[in-house]
Amino acid sequence: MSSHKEIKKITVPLIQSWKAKGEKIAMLTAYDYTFAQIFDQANLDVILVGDSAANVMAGYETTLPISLDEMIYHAASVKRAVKRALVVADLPFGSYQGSKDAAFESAVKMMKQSGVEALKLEGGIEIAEKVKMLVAAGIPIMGHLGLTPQSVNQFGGYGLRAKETAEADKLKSDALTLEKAGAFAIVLEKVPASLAEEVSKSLSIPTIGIGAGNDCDGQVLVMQDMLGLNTAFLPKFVRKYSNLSEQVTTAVQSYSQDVKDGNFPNNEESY
Ligand SMILES: Nc1nc(=O)c2c([nH]1)NC[C@@H]1CN(c3ccc(C(=O)N[C@@H](CCC(=O)O)C(=O)O)cc3)CN21
Ligand SMILES: CC(C)C(=O)C(=O)O
Ligand SMILES: [Mg+2]
Repeated sequence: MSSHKEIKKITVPLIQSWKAKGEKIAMLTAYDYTFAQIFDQANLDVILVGDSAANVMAGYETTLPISLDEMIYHAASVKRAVKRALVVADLPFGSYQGSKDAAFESAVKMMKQSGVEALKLEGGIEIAEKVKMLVAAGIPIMGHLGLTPQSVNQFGGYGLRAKETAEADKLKSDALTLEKAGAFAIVLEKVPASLAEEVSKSLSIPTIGIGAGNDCDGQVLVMQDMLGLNTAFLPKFVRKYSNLSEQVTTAVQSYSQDVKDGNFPNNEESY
């Protein structure tokens, strides 16, 4: 018996078992070793290496430009830090929408080179056969419906999705199709709370909401948004749990001032 504290690894079947018990799934994004280690030690359930890295790490306007290799770099960095949380990575735009073979190659490359435990793909019926194939290959797949940012050019913006009956009906059928294809969970992004509640009740797999109300089986936010690191992005679904941009500003200003005043380093900080 080890004298070290046992770590209960969060697995795909474990988080799936929580739905029946009403235990919610807490998910945040992370993109690097340092933050992933802190989140893991804070007992967060699931870390998503999101393609929002394109926005918050690389400064692109949309998620479209980030490459599979760039996503693998972020995912591998996160995975090296994590002992407990389930680590899921987004497959980026263009790496799976083409042929089944392309989707397989991208998914296997991400799994082999990053070590993450599951992948997230955007879309419904359009990708159902690929989801089936990847699940058959042993790769747990998380779905993503509603506001799917890789389709922003088709949507014409980041507005609320599925407010009309036709799109709501398609989303409900997409959710059931993904469940049938073997997806282990589905992210619902920026859709009416009543629709997310109905979908959540219709599925046996958990839903994870972002801007999708309080009746999903879990919630996800982008870390920069909830930590108050991102001053530009404040849609109403974000709750700010910290003000890190202000704290970082104060720290950097104090450091600069100390250097300019000759107050850093002092004798104890010197050899
Ligand atoms: N920092 C960050 N947070 C996110 O939640 C996020 C990303 N980046 N990048 C990838 C996607 C894009 N997402 C988005 C983007 C915009 C809105 C949004 O509500 N934008 C406007 C309203 C746009 C409109 O109504 O047309 C807003 O109110 O800020 C929501 C989710 C969610 N994801
Ligand atoms: C917002 C979440 C769900 C995401 O897909 C991302 O961060 O890329
Ligand atoms: Mg994403």
